[in-house]
Amino acid sequence: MNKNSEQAVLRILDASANRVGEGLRTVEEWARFALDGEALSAELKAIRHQVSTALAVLPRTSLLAARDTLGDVGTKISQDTERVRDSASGVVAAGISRTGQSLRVIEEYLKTINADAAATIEQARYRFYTASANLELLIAAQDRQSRMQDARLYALIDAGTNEAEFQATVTTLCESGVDVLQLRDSSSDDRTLIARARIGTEIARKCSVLFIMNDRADLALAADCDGVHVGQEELPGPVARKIVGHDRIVGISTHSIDQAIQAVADGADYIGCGPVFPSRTKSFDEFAGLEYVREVSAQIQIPSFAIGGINESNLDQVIKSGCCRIALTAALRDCEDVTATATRFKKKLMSANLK
Ligand SMILES: Cc1ncc(COP(=O)(O)OP(=O)(O)O)c(N)n1
Ligand SMILES: Cc1nc(C(=O)O)sc1CCOP(=O)(O)O
Ligand SMILES: [Mg+2]
Repeated sequence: MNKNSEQAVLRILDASANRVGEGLRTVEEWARFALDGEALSAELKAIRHQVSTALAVLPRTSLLAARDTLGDVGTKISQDTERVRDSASGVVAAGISRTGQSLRVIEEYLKTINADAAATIEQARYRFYTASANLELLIAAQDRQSRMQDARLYALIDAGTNEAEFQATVTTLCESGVDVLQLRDSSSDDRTLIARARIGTEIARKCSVLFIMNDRADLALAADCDGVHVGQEELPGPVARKIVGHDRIVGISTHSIDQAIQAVADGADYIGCGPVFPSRTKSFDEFAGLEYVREVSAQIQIPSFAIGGINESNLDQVIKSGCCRIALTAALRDCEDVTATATRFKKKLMSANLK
């Protein structure tokens, strides 16, 4: 290699080493301070040290001598996308991307100087891919949990008569302030259910609405839904959890305070509490009623959704019983104007001074 090329390689390595350090730190700080991810931040720190050790084969003085920040034409090139980050997870995503790219750049140019050091960087790069994937999964899991915590309005929908109708239903509900959607349909075949679950999840995700699959943990996982809802006669909570994992949500139906306490012990992320009133969607012989809603509001800490025959005329009674989260089918399915109705429900639930 001639002198000019050698200088250029050192300049690239110097700039990329700085970028990797900055990128790894950006990602590591989020793992440490936002996620309290002890193992993950330790792994990111270890990767940072592995990279520094590999780069120690380059004399620091020659890297510094090659540095010419003022003469770097790249410092004046800044994309609009680099100037604005719409969220902290956008910062992390940018840090992940910058780190991966810079590790690859170092690996390639280092091959011209020291093949062993380049091989160490390659190992660090693969290690980083695994760590950053785990980090992104942890971020997604925490985001689901916090959205479930903030959720007020939960709508149960069926698969519709065709895909276009289902898409339109999901889109309207997502745009009307519904926080969680559940695909609940016992008459459709598995192929229809999985196709609808995939479409529903995709639309809901774009609107930051959670999409839950009723009864079927296998389909929830296969369709990448946010979670699954199981009843007292279906998969036990821990089994549903085993299938969908800790990154997704598990909801459990409860009809008594003992069942609610058990659901919490079984690791439910939220519970359904009902039936509160007679329902047009499902028939019941017994009703847990408002008394049960009161018990849950007083004793259960995880998000609890009152369900069963709730409509605009009886919503106040639910709120007065201490509950600001409801799950509905008929009140949104059979109304004249879904957007107006959902908006009214949501407004009332949000203005209830309850947690
Ligand atoms: C939010 C929510 N709560 C309760 C139920 C009812 O579940 P389950 O008792 O399993 O009855 P089916 O829905 O399976 O008929 C629910 N689906 N969602
Ligand atoms: C599916 C379901 N489960 C209930 C329970 O109490 O566990 S009540 C119910 C029906 C919910 O629909 P609607 O709002 O039309 O009554
Ligand atoms: Mg069920």
